[in-house]
Amino acid sequence: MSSADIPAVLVLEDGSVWRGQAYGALGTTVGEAVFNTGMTGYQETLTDPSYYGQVVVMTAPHIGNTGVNDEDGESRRIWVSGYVVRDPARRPSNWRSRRGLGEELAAQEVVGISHVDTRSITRHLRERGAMRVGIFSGGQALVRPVEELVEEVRRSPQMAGAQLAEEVSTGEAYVVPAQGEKRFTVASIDLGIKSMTPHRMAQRGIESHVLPATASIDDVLAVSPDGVFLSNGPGDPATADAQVALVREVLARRVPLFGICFGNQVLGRALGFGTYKLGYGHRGINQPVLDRRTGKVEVTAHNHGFAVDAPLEGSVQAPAGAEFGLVEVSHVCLNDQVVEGLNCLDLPAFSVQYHPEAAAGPHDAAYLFDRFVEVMENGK
Ligand SMILES: NC(=O)CC[C@H](N)C(=O)O
Repeated sequence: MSSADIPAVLVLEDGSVWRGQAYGALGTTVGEAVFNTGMTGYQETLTDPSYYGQVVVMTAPHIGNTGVNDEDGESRRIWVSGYVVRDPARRPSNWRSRRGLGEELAAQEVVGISHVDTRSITRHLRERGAMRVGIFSGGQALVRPVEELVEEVRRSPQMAGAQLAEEVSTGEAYVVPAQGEKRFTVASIDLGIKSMTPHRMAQRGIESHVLPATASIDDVLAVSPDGVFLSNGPGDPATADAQVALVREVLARRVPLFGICFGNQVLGRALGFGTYKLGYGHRGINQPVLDRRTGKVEVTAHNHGFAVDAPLEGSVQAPAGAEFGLVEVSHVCLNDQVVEGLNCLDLPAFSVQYHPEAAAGPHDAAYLFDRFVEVMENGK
């Protein structure tokens, strides 16, 4: 059955309402409403585990044009809690397309809504901040009073304080082999890892041992790593106490460490900085970031709602203690001066808040994987 022409309603926790058509699965879903401004890359977005617990509003009006293929998934399933689009493709067209996006959402039981003005929802969230949302489709969109739907949204969990990395992480360790000659072994902590990341490492001769989010320092040392990688992931970094403790153990042993996104926040916390929730976050594939060490501007892919609270100017003593040495903010977002990278001056550790793996997104930041290789080479 096609969900077109079946009514659906989107309700924000502040009581605002958008009426549209059901898209994907029919039913009810709640989550944190966030907007993504990318015009492409919807398949990578949907399958990025960092979006777990979030209802993603695609700002750009035409979504689904190139269908869904068998290559671009960043994990084995869709993780978003709900999906909001304006004008879904009626007929996908691409040589790799295997099925339509609406069909895929329905098959994976993801409730969505279409034919709502996603640019006006984006402006609303930009002005008022990310907030909880519900999508209600089918007959209930017509008969249930809006006040009741708003109440249901207000009873749903908040993103602040949500501990989600363990829920999306692999249960079992697995290995992604190096392509060509193996040069390094890396323990990759899966906090919600995207498959492109071990792939980018594999291209550089790195064999990745992907370990569950609950890995202990003994699990990490058991693979005799040349380096440790901390992945992206969903939820509030303030809840990641176990991973913060693990990172301190890694730093104490001076094992080279590289973190992305949630990994940047975990490294920041391990060094003693706080994290905080941004008003509406950064999600898209064209965010300008300044590399303060080189003065170069990169256009980068982002997906974060939290950030590290560290001083922008100069290098500072890590608040966690003298043993962590000096730290500098290496990268800054030019739109809002949010911290986008950390660099330890006395330890072989660095991280970025954005996505050098570029899935989807521009490849400007690929040099960070080369920097990880260099740091491991120096450590050998
Ligand atoms: N992509 C990520 O790793 C996101 C990290 C964290 N959940 C945030 O929203 O900031």
